[in-house]
Amino acid sequence: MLSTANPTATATTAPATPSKKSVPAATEDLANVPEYTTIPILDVSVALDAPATAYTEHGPRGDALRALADQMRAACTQSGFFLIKNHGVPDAQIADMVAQCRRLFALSKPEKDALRSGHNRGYFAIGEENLNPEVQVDGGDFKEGMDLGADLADQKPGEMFRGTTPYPSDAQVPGFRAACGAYFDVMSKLGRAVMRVLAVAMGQPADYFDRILTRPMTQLRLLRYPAAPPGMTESRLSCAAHTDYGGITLLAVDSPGLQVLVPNSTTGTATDLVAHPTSRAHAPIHGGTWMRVPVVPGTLVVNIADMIARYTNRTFHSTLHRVVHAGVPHDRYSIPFFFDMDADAVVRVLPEFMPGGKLANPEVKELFFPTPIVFEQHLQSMYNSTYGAGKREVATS
Ligand SMILES: O=C(O)CCC(=O)C(=O)O
Ligand SMILES: [Fe+2]
Repeated sequence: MLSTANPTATATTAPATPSKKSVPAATEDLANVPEYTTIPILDVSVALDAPATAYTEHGPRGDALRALADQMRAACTQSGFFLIKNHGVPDAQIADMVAQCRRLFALSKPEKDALRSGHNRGYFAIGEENLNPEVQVDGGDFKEGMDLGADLADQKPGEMFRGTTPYPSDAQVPGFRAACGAYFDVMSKLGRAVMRVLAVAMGQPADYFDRILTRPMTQLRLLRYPAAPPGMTESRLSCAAHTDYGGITLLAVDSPGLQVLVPNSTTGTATDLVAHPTSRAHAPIHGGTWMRVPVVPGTLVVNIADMIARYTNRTFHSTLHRVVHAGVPHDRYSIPFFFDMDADAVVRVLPEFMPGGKLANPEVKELFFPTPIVFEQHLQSMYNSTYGAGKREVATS
């Protein structure tokens, strides 16, 4: 279902709802940080079916696409987090995926354990992933999950990160595999569309990413945060502070809980940050303020990840985020879709974002990433640190 709403891209902000408190009082009150009421909301309808050539065309569509790219650049330099509306994914399809999550996680422990793969696909239990191991020292994230990858028929021998996904049978979770497959397809298409806008926001041709999206490292993740978890402190959170690793994340949530470290523009210091070294390397330069992301019906949350921060030398933020699902008597479900580049993509700072470059943040004087990185190196090092070395092998089949 494509949206027929306003064909011109417009950015609005989320409706203001008063925050309960303006300052986090104590570590046990981490849930009550201010609400991020100014999170940009981008109408992406014009981009859904636009070919790369449309971004340079004269006329209303070209103008709307370029305006959308400008809004995305503003959002990426503000916090790296924004909401998208008129994104073409039907509300009913998202609701059905949440229902699939409920049924999946309601399986018995032995049934869920049978969905483990020994690599980075399949089921993982509460506490097995720790997204901030140096800070979150009282156990791993208070969530369980299931990772699903594309079923690639052309898997190359020895290729990393692409193991087969173990699925529950249709008798166990009716329609699960078909629903996930359909969701995967629709989110992949949306991911490509958003990456085109992002390329233009980065001052590049709209098809700039095409050459590193030949076998993108897409991963669909289903998450359940149990009801009434223990009191939250930074040493034990629902999902610890982290950045995402690749290109963009398209996130559907059923309820609040997500918080982002909105960068301070010119004050504060990086020492405010509570994160492990790799995340710190992408963290806001002047520190930040934790804020709750509002749940706005009909929108998806989008955030940009570490490789985009690298291309832009941290002018675009790969922002620290976390989940605090506390004091709530019901489960929380969320469905991130990680739309990442090819494993062998080489990522280096673009000339426009070198210190002093025409799109660079003028406050940034340092070249943070002097050497290029191959995306899979980064992915492997993040998996090693967040699952504990050896606990989750890379996939080769
Ligand atoms: O559950 C959420 O809202 C966010 C999850 C997340 O950040 C992640 O899985 O990377
Ligand atoms: Fe994340």
